[in-house]
Amino acid sequence: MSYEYQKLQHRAEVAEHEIKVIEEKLRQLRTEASKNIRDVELPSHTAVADLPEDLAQLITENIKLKMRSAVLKRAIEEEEKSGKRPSGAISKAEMKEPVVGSSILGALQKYFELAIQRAYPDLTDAPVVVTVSGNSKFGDYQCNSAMQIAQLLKNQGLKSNPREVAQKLVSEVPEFSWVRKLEIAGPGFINITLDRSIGHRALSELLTKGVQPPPIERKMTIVVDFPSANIAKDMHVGHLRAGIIGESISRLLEFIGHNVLRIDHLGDWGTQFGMLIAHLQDIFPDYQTKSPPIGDLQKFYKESKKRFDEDPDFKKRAYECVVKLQSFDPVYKKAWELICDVSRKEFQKIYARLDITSEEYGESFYQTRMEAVVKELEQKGLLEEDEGRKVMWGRKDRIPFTIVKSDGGFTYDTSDMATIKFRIHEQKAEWLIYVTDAGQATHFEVLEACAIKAGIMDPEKVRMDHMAFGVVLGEDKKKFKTRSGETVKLAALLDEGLKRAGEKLKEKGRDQVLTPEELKKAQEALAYGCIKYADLSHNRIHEYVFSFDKMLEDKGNTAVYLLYMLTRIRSIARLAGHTSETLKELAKSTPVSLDHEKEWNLAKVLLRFTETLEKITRDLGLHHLCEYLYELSTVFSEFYDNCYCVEKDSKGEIKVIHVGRLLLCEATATVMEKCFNILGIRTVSKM
Ligand SMILES: NC(=[NH2+])NCCC[C@H](N)C(=O)O
Repeated sequence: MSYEYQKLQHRAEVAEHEIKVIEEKLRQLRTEASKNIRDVELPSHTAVADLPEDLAQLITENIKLKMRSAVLKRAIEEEEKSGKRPSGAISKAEMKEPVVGSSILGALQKYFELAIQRAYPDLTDAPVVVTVSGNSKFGDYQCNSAMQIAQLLKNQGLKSNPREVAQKLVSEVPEFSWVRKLEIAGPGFINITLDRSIGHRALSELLTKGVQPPPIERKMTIVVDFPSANIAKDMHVGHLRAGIIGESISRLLEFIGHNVLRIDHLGDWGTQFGMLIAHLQDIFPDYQTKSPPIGDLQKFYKESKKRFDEDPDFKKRAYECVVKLQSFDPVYKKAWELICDVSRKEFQKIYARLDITSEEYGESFYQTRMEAVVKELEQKGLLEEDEGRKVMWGRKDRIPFTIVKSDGGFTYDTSDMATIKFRIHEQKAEWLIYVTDAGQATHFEVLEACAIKAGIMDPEKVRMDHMAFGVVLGEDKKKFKTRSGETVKLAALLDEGLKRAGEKLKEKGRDQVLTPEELKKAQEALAYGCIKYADLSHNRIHEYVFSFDKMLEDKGNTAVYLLYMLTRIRSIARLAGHTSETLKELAKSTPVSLDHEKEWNLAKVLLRFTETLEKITRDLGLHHLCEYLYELSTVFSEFYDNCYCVEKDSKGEIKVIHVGRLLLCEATATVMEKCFNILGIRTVSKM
């Protein structure tokens, strides 16, 4: 389907998700409010008008989106029929197996879509429901469309039953060699059993060529905005989350072949710099020649804020400093740079420890562009006077953007308007991703609406996502703070992680087997890996509890467990005298072993890697990758418990090496490594 269609579908999915979240919240609120009074479950016939405004709007929006996507789908089909566009229907020659890297699920969906089109050409909105089978008794995949199609036919007054529909679909699915059989079961499920040869081919390619990304329609320029901390203010755990999430989504999009611009929208501009510069001039008068020893910028900030609030003369001077700075007076610019450098160095240290990279395009970068965009909005008649401010309404149901303050200054809103214009028109971005806490959701909704209204952004050509995340809580379920109630210093937090990871490795006796250098590597991988994994493995929109105890557990879905698993898998080949290189060579001539049920189960999960990536590009949920990684290691364990890779005699001497199985181990390790790499987590060969 076309890009537009996918986009609409994506937005409908997001809206649907939001509806669910709001409904859940509503339910919670209601149960709290009506404890023991009565059941206030929303009756199914509730009219949209009876619902709270937010929810009603989302539902309406979603209905509209779905309608638009249906219209679009029909239009595309219409065009195809009239021959104006190459037919979306796949020709026999195209019925080849999905290339390595492309998803099996995607291919099956395509084929069943075609079968439905052929069997029921008049049904335009028939759902194509193909899923992975939960139980291998029911094949490898399943198509469950028949039930819904039968219902649709019934609605149209046509007689039919699901089994009949299933029969018809099966007869219309073109034959393809990599599906061994299609079986109808129960009320009308179609169980799909793959031919294992697809596993042989795909895995041997994986072993010889490495993990391949899913094919993309076209390479896009994508801006990912993160971690975007603020000068002279504490970098808090929210920025840590932004950094972790932004880094990971950037890696994923780079891997699948897009041109990703990682951008740090550093908060380095604004009126607060006036007071900081004025204070600097007083405290370190010779700052122009000697580097001022501002040790603690927080303290410095507080001091200058106090003076700003209490001393009118100082306040006046601070304002003058802002004016000078914004007109790029070199003396003031130098002072500003010195101040920025103090924060920047601190931030950089944290990013370096966590392998987070993004290029600085601070708010200051947009000063002249802000002036220009204000003029543009003014000329287009989009600014409204409001008590001396100039505001712009993006959406009637949200607060407006403040584009010019009453003192003539610009705001966060102004800077984002200039920024979005720069990104779309100069950087040629087709997809904008903003990684910040969910508290800024309104800001980005209004930004999108304003950009569309101003003709800066065409929503048909540019996709915009606010990749929002929930707050970090302490183990007491309250906002994450130190015992004395202050913001947690990130450097101290990372140090604590290192210490705890070190203890964990000692507890496991690793200090006895690893060299000091190996131990240090393992400690860092573990410490930073567990912090990242705990963050990424939760649905980002939810709040999550920061707990070193939990993240360092060696069972369950944790980085510790998974990193150990990877080193264990690697050690299997090592003990058999093999390396990645020798196995790669062997993969050219030896097939992966897939006869045992557990071998095949493992292979199927390996083949689903691409599906997972595709899913993430739709909803930006990196937790899918963590779930996948965990599932992979679970099926690996089952395989390993049931299938010998290396057999030894009673003296412990190697008797048989099952190379086909070692290849499966190698494929698993390769895919796991790729997952870790995308998650931004370092792996180690020994741990
Ligand atoms: N283009 C943007 N608004 N990016 C996000 C900036 C985040 C902001 N500096 C903050 O700390 O909350």
